Amino acid sequence: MVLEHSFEPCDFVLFGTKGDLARRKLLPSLYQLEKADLIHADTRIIGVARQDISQEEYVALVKENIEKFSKEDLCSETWTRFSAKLDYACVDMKNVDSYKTFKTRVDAKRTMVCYFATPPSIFGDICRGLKSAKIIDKSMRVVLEKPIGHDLESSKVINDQVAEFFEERQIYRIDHYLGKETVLNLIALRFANSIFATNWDHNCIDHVQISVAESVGIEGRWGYFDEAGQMRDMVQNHLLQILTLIAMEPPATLDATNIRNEKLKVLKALRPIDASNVRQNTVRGQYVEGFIKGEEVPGYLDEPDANQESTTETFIALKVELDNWRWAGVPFYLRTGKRLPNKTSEVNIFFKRQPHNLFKDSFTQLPPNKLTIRLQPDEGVEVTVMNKVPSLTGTGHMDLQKSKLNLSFSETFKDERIADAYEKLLLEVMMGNQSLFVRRDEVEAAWTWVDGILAAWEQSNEAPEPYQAGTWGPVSSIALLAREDRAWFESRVGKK
Ligand SMILES: NC(=O)C1=CN([C@@H]2O[C@H](COP(=O)(O)OP(=O)(O)OC[C@H]3O[C@@H](n4cnc5c(N)ncnc54)[C@H](OP(=O)(O)O)[C@@H]3O)[C@@H](O)[C@H]2O)C=CC1
Ligand SMILES: O=C1O[C@H](COP(=O)(O)O)[C@@H](O)[C@H](O)[C@H]1O
Repeated sequence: MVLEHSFEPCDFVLFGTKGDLARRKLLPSLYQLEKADLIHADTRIIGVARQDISQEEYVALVKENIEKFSKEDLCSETWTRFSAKLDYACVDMKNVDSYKTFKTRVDAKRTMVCYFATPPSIFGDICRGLKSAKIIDKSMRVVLEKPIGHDLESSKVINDQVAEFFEERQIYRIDHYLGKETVLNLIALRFANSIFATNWDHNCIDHVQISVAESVGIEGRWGYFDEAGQMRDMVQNHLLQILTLIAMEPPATLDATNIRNEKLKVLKALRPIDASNVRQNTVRGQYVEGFIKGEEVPGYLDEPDANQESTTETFIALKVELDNWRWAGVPFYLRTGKRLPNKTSEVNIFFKRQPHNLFKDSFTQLPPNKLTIRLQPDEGVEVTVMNKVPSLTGTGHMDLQKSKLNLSFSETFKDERIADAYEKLLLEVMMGNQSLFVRRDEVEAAWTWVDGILAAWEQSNEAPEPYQAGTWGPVSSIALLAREDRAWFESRVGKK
């Protein structure tokens, strides 16, 4: 593996080390990086939480998490190296005095990377604490978790709080979808292949579908999720980031500024959805009890801690339009939900039909070519083409068949391990490369558009439509496309 950015030792400080995200994702990802020999021998990982536990207790806790959440068995050699890097500091993150003792745990001579795996409401407290203990310097980097705020206004408050202490070049806003191999491959697919580069606009593309389906419900996170809903939890960040990578113009180079500038232009071109067009362009759903892979699951309002009155959406379908030259008249249909039949994320790009059908004997209407980008699982790229069925007949009559050119990542890259998104992003932060992180103006442009929809929903005062768990959402989502003579492509229905 070639590492372009600096690979220097750092003090990696994990605020909220005992939380769900740190335990399930961040610590196992750091361990995997160690296994791949991608953490500098002198780097230290300092977990921070409120509980007063000993160093030994912390190391034992990390080991337990890695054993529980890593996909592979613990490797004793890796663990010996990794555990030697671990340290723990008990800090009451809201209390500035608490940071004085913390200062003695970090080494001022090394780059400090602070990961805020805490609720955003305490990002400002952490910054103030670090400042009061005189720990902040120009080389420091901070990583902020999503969601940044609840709307544009609150995102500005959070960003302002952090900006008081850190420059934008020091701030790494995580959207873990940007660390997914297949999401990154969108850049390679588009800009390294002339067949796509030259056919990627309103002249050739009829419409685009982005589906991010999950079979899980809200996994014991009712309190958080009910405040957020699927719009803030998934669309404002992950789906819009995927959309920007599909729709952006070629950046001049792959550096952070050029990529982010192009993504921002897409976000600014999103046609507003407001009270005047919200009914035509959006569908909201909430799951009721049903079956996922044959197993009965409760409805959203029957989940533990649920408030029976909740009108939070767990499903969204949207028709999105971009007001720019490339995409004029090309709808992007976005769909995401909890408790759908399976976990599948994919992008389907439907090309325009041929202008004239020479094969009426075989197909009254020639199906369009389709490019499917399977983001997860079974990562890969697939092109649907029309092919002649082999036979003795000449041009008098040709039987055609829809066929697939299929690139499966697991078959093509047999010897490569597909790293978890967080592994990639943590490595990028440690190397100081901001390309895969979201800039403040992107977050704000995304919120500006999302806020319009949220306000229109609030104004309409309509409850989300119920859908049975284990189905593809409310029927209105089918109608969203059907009224334009289109249909969702459900390629992987029933796949485990
Ligand atoms: N969990 C997930 O899958 C995802 C989470 N996120 C985001 O990551 C962040 C962390 O989420 P998650 O791990 O689920 O949250 P948890 O509630 O599980 O953990 C939060 C951590 O923050 C600390 N903390 C919370 N409140 C305070 C406080 N007032 N003072 C000091 N410490 C505090 C807790 O410390 P202590 O242990 O001492 O109580 C805990 O370690 C959130 O912003 C969330 O939105 C984003 C994507 C996915
Ligand atoms: O950020 C989030 O993402 C997960 C889905 O991530 P994935 O990598 O498993 O596709 C989602 O379940 C969660 O609600 C949301 O906060």
